[in-house]
Amino acid sequence: MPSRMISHAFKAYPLNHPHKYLDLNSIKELPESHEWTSASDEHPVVKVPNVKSVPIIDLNNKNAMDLIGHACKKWGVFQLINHNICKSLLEDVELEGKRLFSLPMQQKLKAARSPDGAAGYGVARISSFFTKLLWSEGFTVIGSPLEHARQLWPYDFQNFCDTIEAYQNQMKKLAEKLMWLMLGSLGITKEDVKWANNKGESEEGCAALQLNSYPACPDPDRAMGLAPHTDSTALTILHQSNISGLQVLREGCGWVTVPPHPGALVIHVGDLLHILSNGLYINVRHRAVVNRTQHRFSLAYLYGPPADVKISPLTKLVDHFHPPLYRPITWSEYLGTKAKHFDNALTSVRVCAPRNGFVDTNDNNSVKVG
Ligand SMILES: O=C(O)CCC(=O)C(=O)O
Ligand SMILES: [Fe+2]
Repeated sequence: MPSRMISHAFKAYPLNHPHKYLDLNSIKELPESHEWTSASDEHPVVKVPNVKSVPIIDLNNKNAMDLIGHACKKWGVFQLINHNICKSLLEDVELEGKRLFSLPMQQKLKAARSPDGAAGYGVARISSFFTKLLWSEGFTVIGSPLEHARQLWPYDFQNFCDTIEAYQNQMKKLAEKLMWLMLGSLGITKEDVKWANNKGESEEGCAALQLNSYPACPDPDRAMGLAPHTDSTALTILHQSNISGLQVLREGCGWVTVPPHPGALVIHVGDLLHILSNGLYINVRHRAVVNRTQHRFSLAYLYGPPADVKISPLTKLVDHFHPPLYRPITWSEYLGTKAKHFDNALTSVRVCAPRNGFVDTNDNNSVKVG
């Protein structure tokens, strides 16, 4: 099964910090280890209506494809309504996630992610790039959740597994639909994408499910739930339930909060769609902030192409005036690159400086590499 291959992507980049498993739910004062200074981020938080809000797109709208394409170019993110994911499934998966994070720490650690693994309970992988710790905990599912669920609930794992699997199935269909709408808006059809036409299992996209928990925080203004990053996916489908915390970076403005909209899912353009679109789509930079009174939960479906096929800027989007900005790379290789270079991962696969309006908005070191 192809998704196993993304679980191997971190083998060469083990992450070892068992001392970081603090039980955030029981801490009454922000420890120095979790104190982030505001100076560590140069962008202000801007308020809607001072800046336009993230677009909300109705999947039933007959112009949905164009609206999606426009949002991907301008924002790299949009909220999706009428997506057809049933409300009770969204509620159930949230309940199961909360049930997991409310287990005692000793129990959660039974399903701890191994240092060189990708699945299981642990701190966000990106935390290794920061000196301060994040106010969050996570649980990653790749393929079947059964093995870890058995460790968490030896006699009561079935409900969790059934709910997660039902959610994965629904998300996969939605992610595929969205990817073709996003690419369709650039004039790309399945015929233009070699791996989408391969028969056999490698035509299947890969995915992981990331459950995030952000306990209420005694000093939220000085803490960080999830540090700024772009997703190493083609696209991400985020279910952020009804508690605010997600912020996206709008170039030239600052951090814009994505307010929870009833029933909406948040769609991020990830690094791989940025590569496929030859820089036309913004891989949105985002972060999660925390709050004083409420425990926030979010669930990210991380979707990408088959892990072992090389992806590169699509031929139809490349010509003499728009040379390919990135060299071919597989998702698996890209995850390794991200684990090593984090924010400079895209620069490290860039072969050509952007020109004629093709911009990598996340790149602070626009060095010509090729
Ligand atoms: O919790 C959120 O709102 C953001 C989560 C996220 O960015 C991620 O899991 O990659
Ligand atoms: Fe993310």
